[in-house]
Amino acid sequence: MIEARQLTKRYGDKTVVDNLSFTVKSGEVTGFLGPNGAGKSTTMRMVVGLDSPNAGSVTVNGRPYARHPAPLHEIGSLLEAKSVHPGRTAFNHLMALAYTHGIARGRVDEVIELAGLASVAGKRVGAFSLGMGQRLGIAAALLGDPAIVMLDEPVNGLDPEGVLWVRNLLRRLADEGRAVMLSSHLMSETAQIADHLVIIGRGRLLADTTVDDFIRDAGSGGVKVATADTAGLRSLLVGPDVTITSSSRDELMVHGRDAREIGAIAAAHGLVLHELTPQAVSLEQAFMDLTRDAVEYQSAPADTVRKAA
Ligand SMILES: Nc1ncnc2c1ncn2[C@@H]1O[C@H](COP(=O)(O)OP(=O)(O)OP(=O)(O)O)[C@@H](O)[C@H]1O
Repeated sequence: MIEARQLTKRYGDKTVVDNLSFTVKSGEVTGFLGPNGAGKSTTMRMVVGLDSPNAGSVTVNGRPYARHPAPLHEIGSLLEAKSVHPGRTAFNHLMALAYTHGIARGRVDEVIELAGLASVAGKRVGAFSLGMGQRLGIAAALLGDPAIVMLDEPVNGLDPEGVLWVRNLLRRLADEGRAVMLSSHLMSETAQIADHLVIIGRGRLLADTTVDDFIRDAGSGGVKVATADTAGLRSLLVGPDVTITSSSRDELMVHGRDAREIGAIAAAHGLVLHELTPQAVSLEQAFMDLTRDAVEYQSAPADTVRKAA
């Protein structure tokens, strides 16, 4: 378990992690989300003692990281996949780490196999692609068979097969009872892996919730209805909590009534519908809405007109 309490980190006069509290529980995958520059990496660095907080505290299995005599058995982390000696082979890199904790060679072979690196274990790490580097970082994180696994942007640079591999691996680690934390700035990707979400912006906690609750709270994306008589249908559907917008002559986007209700009203009045489609919720949109005011590096909108969905 990781427990952060009122964690605060300042660089100069800038507060990059601001009074942040959260818990990463055993048996769950916790997605740590935030836009670029939100403070995710800084927080993770404080978890493993690479940065020290100006205020607050963070513990790993009940103690600060530095107080664990053999920390690789407590928490395995992937923070910067490229921070590996480029002249070393993958095998030697893992062996060097293993020596520090008296971990047997057999375990090194195991994590090489687990990470799908068997065919390149004798190659120098400097020649590795970003994806292979990520796999090596994950292998290193698992070396000590830790109860907690913490990965900073683990799917970065991985191809779709690699993304699926990470997703399945993290699920399995959580199902084995480990606490898994992964950071990302992609909501939809994280929603496919995580159970629990900790969302930050400008170093502050914006949401601490479950994926299921986040999806439910994101609300319905509305219902798209096509009919030749949009004016007639519109007048039948209006109501106090109903919003109706129109993107074309024969289409309506309805919020506040579900597809079943709309179909029943249309049928009762003999109106022919050509389409009646509930719109999928855009998790990415809900995430951007939540973090909009906390985005560090705001880009000019590509499309200034936001769609009603
Ligand atoms: N050593 C440092 N000195 C000064 N400022 C820093 C330092 N490390 C990070 N920062 C600043 O702290 C803020 C948070 O950075 P951090 O890397 O933790 O964010 P992040 O959420 O991991 O972002 P990303 O998704 O882009 O990796 C940024 O504004 C960054 O410029």
